[in-house]
Amino acid sequence: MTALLDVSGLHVALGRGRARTEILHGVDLTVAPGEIVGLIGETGSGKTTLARAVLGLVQARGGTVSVDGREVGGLRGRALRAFRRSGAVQYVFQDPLRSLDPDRTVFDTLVEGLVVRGGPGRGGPVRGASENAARRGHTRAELRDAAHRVARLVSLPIELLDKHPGELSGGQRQRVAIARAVAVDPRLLICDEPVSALDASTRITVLELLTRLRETRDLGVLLITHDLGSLGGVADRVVVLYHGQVVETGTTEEILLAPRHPYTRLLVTSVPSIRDEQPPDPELRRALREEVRALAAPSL
Ligand SMILES: Nc1ncnc2c1ncn2[C@@H]1O[C@H](COP(=O)(O)OP(=O)(O)OP(=O)(O)O)[C@@H](O)[C@H]1O
Repeated sequence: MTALLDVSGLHVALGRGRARTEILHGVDLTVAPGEIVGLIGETGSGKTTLARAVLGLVQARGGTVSVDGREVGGLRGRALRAFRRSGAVQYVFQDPLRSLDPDRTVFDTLVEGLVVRGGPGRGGPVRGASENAARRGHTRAELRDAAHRVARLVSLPIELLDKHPGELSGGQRQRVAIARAVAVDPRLLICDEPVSALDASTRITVLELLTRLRETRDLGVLLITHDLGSLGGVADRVVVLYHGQVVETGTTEEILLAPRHPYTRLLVTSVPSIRDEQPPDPELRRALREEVRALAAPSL
């Protein structure tokens, strides 16, 4: 299957002058349409930097990033803005409270992508964000229909459309963030720790929502997490990033049941659902930690 996201030999360096450091050392990664790929790695391993490179927010020093067959790594200026405005790649943050505008209603948040992109509407009496939308060719009725459609898609009660983010629960806010992202009909969704701030049952419903969206919309999803356990039953494949390098990749089953790299093996010993009733063997964990510690950071 043709990759929707194709990252090949990606090198990214950040910082200025002598403090400039290479963060990603030749990363390869693909996501196919309708596929959920888990990207796992410890803090500082470069997961967010990779996501930012896909969005064109940081420049690559080498390698390529293409979305839907189009090279985006080299886009600049107007071409980059047009790519961002197209909404082909959407980003869902860990903390929806920080990514949602506290002064905007859920309704205005859900239609903001349509407002930015404009449309073929017929004009009509509108207010708030939708006034801008009318100027860009959407009627209020069109926006209301769009907001209702996308709210239904993420099982968000319609009564919540008039509320502000501060009046919602964490799970409801994350649904709003996902709904806002899918409202512009993206091809690829990058979710950066989307459930780490949520309780266990809300986590499951948000992860089920992602699974449903990829099935109904053929959406590709890159799911960034520290928590290997949350990928079981959700991700088709897992890519393990360690010190800016992909050290292991495989189906989720392969990674959970037969991890090869010491860092992946250490992660697997921390997943409660796949170990038996016994607590993890402390000797095994200590040995794996030593092995991981002994791995020098990759040479630059
Ligand atoms: N603007 C920047 N300038 C210099 N170094 C940076 C910059 N942004 C990030 N880094 C460094 O790049 C490395 C990777 O950061 P990144 O945020 O990609 O990691 P991460 O895997 O997403 O971590 P976490 O799981 O904690 O979010 C870190 O060592 C970080 O300090």
